[in-house]
Amino acid sequence: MWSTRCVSALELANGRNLRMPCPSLCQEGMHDFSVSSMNFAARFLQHLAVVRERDGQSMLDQSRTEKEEEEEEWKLGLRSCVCKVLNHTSEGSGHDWEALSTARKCVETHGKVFYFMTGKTVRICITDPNLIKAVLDTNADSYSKPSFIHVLDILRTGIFASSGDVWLPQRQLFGRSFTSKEIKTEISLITECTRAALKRWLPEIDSGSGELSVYKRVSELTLDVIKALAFGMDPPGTEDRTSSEEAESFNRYLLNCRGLVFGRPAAIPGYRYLPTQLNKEVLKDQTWLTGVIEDLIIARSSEYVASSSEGREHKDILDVLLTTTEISSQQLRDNGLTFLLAGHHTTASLLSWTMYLLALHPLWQERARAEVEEFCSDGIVEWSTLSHFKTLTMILQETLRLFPPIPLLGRLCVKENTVGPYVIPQGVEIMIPTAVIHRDRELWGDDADQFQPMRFANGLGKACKHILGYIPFGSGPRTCVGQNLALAEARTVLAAILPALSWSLGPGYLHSPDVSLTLQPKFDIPIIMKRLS
Ligand code: HEM
Repeated sequence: MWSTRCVSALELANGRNLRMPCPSLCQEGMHDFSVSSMNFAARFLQHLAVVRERDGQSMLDQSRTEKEEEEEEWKLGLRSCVCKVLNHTSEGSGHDWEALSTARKCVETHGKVFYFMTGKTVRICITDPNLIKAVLDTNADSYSKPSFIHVLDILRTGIFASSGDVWLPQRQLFGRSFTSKEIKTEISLITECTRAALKRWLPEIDSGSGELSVYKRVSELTLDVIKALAFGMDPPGTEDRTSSEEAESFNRYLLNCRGLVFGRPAAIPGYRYLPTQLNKEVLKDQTWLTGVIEDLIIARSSEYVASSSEGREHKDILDVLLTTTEISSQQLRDNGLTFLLAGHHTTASLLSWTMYLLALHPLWQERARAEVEEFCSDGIVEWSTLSHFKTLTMILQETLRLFPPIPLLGRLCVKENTVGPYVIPQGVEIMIPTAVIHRDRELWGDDADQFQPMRFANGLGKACKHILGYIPFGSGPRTCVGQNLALAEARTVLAAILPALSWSLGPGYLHSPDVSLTLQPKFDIPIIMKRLS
């Protein structure tokens, strides 16, 4: 069993040595772990092995002592920062959830910088905004994406999961997509997809209790939107098939991959290559989703043969992918899946949690509806209308704070560098728990856990004490390329829904935010909808 106790006093002394209390069973106090010659993690593990052998404990077969039991508890606690979910009702929870509470407890107990281990990987958790700036921004060249992202095989060489020289040309290629000019032309497509979705939802709303599983329905909608915007597909009509199969497959795939990274299989070397049920399911979804993107690519390629792409008025992501010579065919496919996934899963999370919060806060729901009706009385949302939606924008910003769709950012240190007082050795992973930082009372005040959209009334700068205390879209060179689209889409979708429906939380709701790549409601969000028009 590997030791995984958190240690608060992470001291990196004299530039080259990592000095800290030994988290193993040895009671010898502080140790120096030289990082000059060897990978830090390997060195660290070597030390653990020596200590255990000396104490007569084989690394493979140990009878667990009370202390080890305690350490195992910690391990579970730390895993839960990432993936464990205990269900409890929303009553009295103040929007908090178990995994978040555990992560916050770690920070309270061990400080804003502490380390832990998952299997052989040493991970340093950082919640100090000044240090976050160094990792994500100032020293960005010294970091790549973390090892766990590579379990998402379908994204492997694409812009989200790649690093360094593979990533840079892709960033230059896609950095020009989703500018205001481009999004302007896309608002009507988003409205069209939302209206079709509303029509599909109505029979469900009209029957029985009027309950709708919001996360499921919104995920289908955001997939329809990204397929229309980035891949040129027609918005689905009322009777058409929806994107539910793709949405379910993506969801299952991400949850299964999470199991491979943070679940028990993570501790078994070579687990990925065993013919287990989990691996088979991952492979099945991977193959099926790859088929989806390949069909889209083939359909567009045949359009190119029929007519030149030059004549196309608006170049979408698929055009960019197919007309560039700078990327390989695997990158073409991986980026197709990256945009399909990143373009819908995150926005579905944002919209679902926004609808949840508006269900809990009917006065804010009313204010948002009144604003939409004031600036959009004819029901037509345009790019110019969006800037009038001040209340809606504050509500979305507050939702992104309380329920950041990507609640954990990770980096792998590829070059030793200095972050504040610490020297970070190569090979160590950095974890930045956005959800914890967004609720830090030192940064946000005593009401950090409360839904208070007014905190954003005077802009982001005034809402938080540190600009890096609010990072729903990340920061630095790897910041989200789709953030303008995401915010425009969320406002447009809500502007179409608010005048048509009012809603409250269904009685069966279980508060269960669950982290895969994104933060999603494990048991969906049952919402009771009432028609307004
Ligand atoms: C509410 C919605 C969204 C949120 C909260 C969000 C959040 C993020 C975050 C935090 C990152 C940085 C990850 C890191 O630093 O490790 C990121 C990157 C990225 N996002 Fe988003 N995102 C959203 C919507 C979108 C949309 C709509 C698209 C595309 C249509 C998109 C495409 C991407 C891509 C391609 C990257 C990788 C950029 C790079 O590494 O250079 N995202 N997103």
